Amino acid sequence: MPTLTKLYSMEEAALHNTPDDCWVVVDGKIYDVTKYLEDHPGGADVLLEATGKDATEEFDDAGHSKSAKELMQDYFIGELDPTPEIPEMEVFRKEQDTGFASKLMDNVVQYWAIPAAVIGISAVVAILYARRK
Ligand code: HEM
Repeated sequence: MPTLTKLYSMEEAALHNTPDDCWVVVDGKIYDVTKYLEDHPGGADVLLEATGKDATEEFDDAGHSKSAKELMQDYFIGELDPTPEIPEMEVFRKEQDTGFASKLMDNVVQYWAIPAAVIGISAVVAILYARRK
């Protein structure tokens, strides 16, 4: 039967960084070592300091035995989410020019451009017509 592995982001794993709630990340896997803190031969402090980051290097440097690696499986709770975080989209709003001059220009263009053009064209036609007579 397929097993479902829970995925967590590093940000989420990093929130568990206290003696009452301690997660460590080793080799892309997440371990809840809260109940193991006091029993850890390397000390609770070492585990607490290893929270919020990829502790693989420190773990390997400590030269953990085969039995230590087997024991780890008891504390496995999930894996690091490999999908990169999608940056939140920012909504850009074009700054509106609220200056008086530009407002005036907008109004002129909106309300006067067409009547002015009609009057201008009519005037030209009227002059041409009057000349022909
Ligand atoms: C679920 C996770 C872990 C388990 C089950 C575990 C288990 C153990 C065990 C059984 C030992 C005794 C030596 C051995 O048998 O290898 C040990 C020692 C040690 N561990 Fe861990 N460990 C874990 C995570 C870590 C992490 C994340 C670090 C470092 C960031 C670490 C650092 C150490 C150190 C420094 C020692 C002492 C080595 C020494 O004094 O020789 N351990 N650990």
